[in-house]
Amino acid sequence: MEMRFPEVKAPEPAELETGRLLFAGETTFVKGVVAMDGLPPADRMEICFAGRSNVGKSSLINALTGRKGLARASNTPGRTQEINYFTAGDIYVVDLPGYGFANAPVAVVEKWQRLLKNYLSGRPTLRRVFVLIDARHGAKAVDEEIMSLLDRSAVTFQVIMTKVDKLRGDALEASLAKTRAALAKHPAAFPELILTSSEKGDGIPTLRAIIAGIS
Ligand SMILES: Nc1nc2c(ncn2[C@@H]2O[C@H](COP(=O)(O)OP(=O)(O)OP(=O)(O)O)[C@@H](O)[C@H]2O)c(=O)[nH]1
Ligand SMILES: [Mg+2]
Repeated sequence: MEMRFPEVKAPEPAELETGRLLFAGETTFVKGVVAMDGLPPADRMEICFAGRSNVGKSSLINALTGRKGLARASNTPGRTQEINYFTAGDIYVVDLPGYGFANAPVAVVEKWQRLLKNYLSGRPTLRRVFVLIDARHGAKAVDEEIMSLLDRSAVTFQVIMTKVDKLRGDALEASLAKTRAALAKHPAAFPELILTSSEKGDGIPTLRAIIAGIS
């Protein structure tokens, strides 16, 4: 993937190694948070994964850490209903509930969507939000809404295309072009897309290196 779509500069061997080391150590689950006052102390850098329900946030954390069952992934949209904190080395890696749709009562969904927005706009140690977009579907209105929230909050974000294994050649290029065009409107966005497949492992070493390079 990195070879065919060189918009993210291929990490140097030393950067790949730093990324590998960050996730090679013990990654542990810290806690699931259901309200802003339950967040752990903001005492270290953190990054998070946001995106529509079912886009592959939890699967990506499992791929990064090489531990299949660490973050609960599932075919049922709305699987992750709390802000889940993990440690990797000296940083927090945060798995978020999805937005968009879910198999849960409206009141419950509204509660966690509010929490999600408060978290995304008000966490001082949040250094970068990775917004995941399904390569097959491109950016939807709800993604635009979240990206605009991040613009307003001046929180830097970078888009990760997920499930690239499900698309090929032309279809993938078309989806990428559409997503790049959508990103151009967002001042808080990194212009470069990161292409990943948690299933096949594409882009995972690159993403580890990118995360390790944030400081
Ligand atoms: N083919 C393919 N399937 C994937 C990939 N990543 C995730 N999936 C599948 O997509 C489904 C949803 O994955 P999750 O990781 O649970 O998605 P999520 O974004 O955490 O979902 P919520 O917690 O409900 O918001 C699961 O069935 C995964 O197996 C990928 O790279 N390729
Ligand atoms: Mg999840």
